[in-house]
Formats: sequence, structure tokens, C-alpha cells
Amino acid sequence: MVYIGSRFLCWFGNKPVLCTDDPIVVKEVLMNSNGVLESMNFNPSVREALGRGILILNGSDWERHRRIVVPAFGVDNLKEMVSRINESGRNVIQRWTQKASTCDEFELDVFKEFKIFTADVIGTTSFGSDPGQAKRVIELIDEQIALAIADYSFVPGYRYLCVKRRWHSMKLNREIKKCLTELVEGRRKMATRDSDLLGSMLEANQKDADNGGLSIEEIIDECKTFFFAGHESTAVLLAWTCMLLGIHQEWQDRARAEVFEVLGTDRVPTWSDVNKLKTVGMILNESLRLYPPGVAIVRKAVMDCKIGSICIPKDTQIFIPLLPMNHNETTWGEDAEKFNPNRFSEASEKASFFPFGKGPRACVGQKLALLESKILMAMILQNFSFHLSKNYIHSPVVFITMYPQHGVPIILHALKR
Ligand code: HEM
Repeated sequence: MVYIGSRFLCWFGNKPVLCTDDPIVVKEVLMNSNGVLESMNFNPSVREALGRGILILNGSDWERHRRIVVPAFGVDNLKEMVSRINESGRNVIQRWTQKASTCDEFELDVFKEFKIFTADVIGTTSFGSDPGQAKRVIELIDEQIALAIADYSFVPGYRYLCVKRRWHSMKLNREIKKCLTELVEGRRKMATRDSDLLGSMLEANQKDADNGGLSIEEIIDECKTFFFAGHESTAVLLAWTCMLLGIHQEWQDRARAEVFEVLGTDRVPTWSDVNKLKTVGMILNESLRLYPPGVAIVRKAVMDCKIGSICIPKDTQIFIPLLPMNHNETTWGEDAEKFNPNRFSEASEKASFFPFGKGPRACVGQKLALLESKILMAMILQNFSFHLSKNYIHSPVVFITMYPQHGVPIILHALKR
């Protein structure tokens, strides 16, 4: 990677972009809360699919949504999600164990498998109290977001040319709305609260009714946003982690020893077990450093402003490049390019490491993403050993997330009991 300085200006078409990793400017940008900087402009197709979700909103609308959404990811709710995540993890292990029953070892693209797992987790943690509906709604949202991504283009107006796709997307939108409206209406009639994200949002919404609260449409848009923001990003984290552990066998062995110490050979993790999986946590952090699913954070100045010592004209985008910052030798030392989870052995926060963002717009799903990743990695290590297949082609590409373009083929071997 070539380092070209801590601050420079470039152009995306006719839009000026200030790219900076200057720690003072980065901190001021991320912590800014006076409304002069807004979140990046999403592509119109994605905006249309996500509606008025927190990822897209700014200003007082964003504040109103964030107030309702954040409590849904609180510790008490996450604790209740552990059994649902365990269930999704068990499905993965059962599928793989079945494959292993007919041969000594087998090859699998784990990136595909992890996308199934994370969709399952978002489905059950969002609407888990209605498993039948959860599956249907997630399938519909998945299809609609895939259509929006297919329309993703830098050519203005391109999406209007794809008439069939637009028509189909509108049809899906109606169906998603119908399913979720029935779900929400059903919940409202019940006396007890459901321990999933939808139930928590409805509860927070009721408490916040005096401040405006959210409409059913807005709650539906949040459910879609969770899927968009949390599905692929977490699958990508798991895929890069397996790739790294498939190469670095010594770390795989260390992590497995820890899993056996905490869980034995057959127990599934509880909330307190998850907190004891320190080595697995260090490995996930090192994976997020080397291969951050989100490679940059972008803001836009909505008026002329001054950040640090820099005067920023209205409409300038500010680009914080997480990927090169995570590989910077001045910050991380001469071995910055090497996989070394030991650099996360101290619990202290690393000032220039924020794969989930920082400040008022930091990722709301950070704890959920790490919880589900730790649980699944622990289950895999407990049941299988693995190495990277010779068919693996190293080709990280960026399209919304930084993902392995040709997947991550792994050779898995079931551990003898
Ligand atoms: C490894 C997995 C994940 C990574 C690396 C990740 C990373 C990020 C990053 C970098 C941001 C932008 C912060 C900013 O603009 O300052 C963000 C925002 C967000 N993430 Fe995540 N995320 C992950 C998983 C999740 C999950 C599981 C969910 C929900 C279920 C989620 C929901 C969101 C939402 C709603 C926002 C927007 C917050 C706002 O604008 O107020 N993310 N995430």
C-alpha cells in the first residue's frame, strides 16, 4: 500500500472530496454533532429500497429514529438474543456435520455459508417471536435489496431504464409492508413485550410517543436497514476471519484451546461465556483491522465550516479512509501488514481503530455483530479444524463492503469426539 500523506483533495466526478487521516480532523469529523456535517448520500436505488431508515436520515429525523433504535441493541436485549443466535449457529454446524459424515474432509465456500447464517440471525433477532413470518419477511427484504444493488450505477437516471426491476421492487415493497404491518398490528394487541428487535423498538416507540415516535412505515424501514447494514458486513467479517485462521494454524489452535477451556467439547455459549472468549475477540479485531468490511466513512458539509484548522466549503465530502489507516506503520508498527492478534491483547481502546465508526453516528449493531461472530467462530472451532483451500484466490473488492470476490473456500475436517 502506498501512503500519499495525511490530507489531500480529489474529485469524484464534479464533487470535491477531502481525504484525511489526520487524527485531530478525523476525531472532530466523527464527533461532530452541530449539524454542519451529514452522513454520506446513498445511491438513489438503495435510498428507495431503505426508505426513511436511520442510515439515510439526517438532522432531527435521524435523532428521533436513533432514540428508538439504540435501546433495541441494549445489553439486556442482546443477552436474550444469545439463544436465538445459538440456534442459527447450530443449523450451520448440523449442515456441516452432515457433510462430514460421508467423507474425512470437505471443501466449502464459507462466505456463502456465513451469508445464510447472518440472514438467519437478523431474521430471528428482528422478528424471532414469529419464526414463520421472520423467514418470509427476510426473504422479501433480501430480494428487494439485491434488486437495489443490481440498479447501483454511477450513471444518473440508470435505474429508470430498468423498468422490470423497478416494477418488481415496488411489488416486493408492497408485500413487505403488508407482512410487517400484520406483524406490528398483531404485536400491538398483545399484552406482553416480545424480546426481539421489533418488540424492543415498539416498546421504545410507545415510551417516546410524546416526542413524536415512529410511524409503522418508519419502523418497517428500520427493519430493512438492519438487514442491509448488518447482514453482509458481518458475513464478510466471518469470512475474512476464517481465511486468516485457515492460514495461521497456530492462532486457530490457540483459539480452539480457549473455546475448549470455556465451553468444553459440547456446550453452546451463554452470555457470560462469550465475554470469556478473549483470544477469539482479539482475532476478530485483527481481522477487522486488516480487512475492515466498511473501508471508509464519508460525511458531507452542508454549509461552509471549519474543522480543525481546515476551512471546508459547503458540499465538500470528507472521506476518512479506514483501510489505509489500519495498515499505517506509524500507528501499528513495522509489522502492520502482518496478522498479529496480540496487538489487541490489552483491553484498552486503540485511538485510531474504529471499524464500526465512532461518535454520534457509530454503528448501532456493533455489539450484535461481535456477539454473533464470537458465537459462530466458537462453535466452528469446537467442532472442526480447517485450512485454506488451494482453490482460494485472494481478491478483496469493494462494493458497499470489502468482500472476497471469489469467496473463501476452506477445507473442513470434523473433530473426533
Ligand atoms: C462487522 C459488522 C459491521 C460493521 C463492520 C459495521 C460498520 C459500520 C460503520 C463503519 C458504520 C458507519 C458509522 C459512521 O458513519 O460513522 C455503521 C453504521 C450503522 N450500522 Fe453497522 N456495522 C456492522 C454490523 C451491523 C449490524 C449487525 C447492524 C444491525 C443489525 C448494523 C447497523 C448499523 C446502522 C443502523 C448504522 C447507522 C447508524 C447511524 O447512522 O446512526 N451494523 N456500521
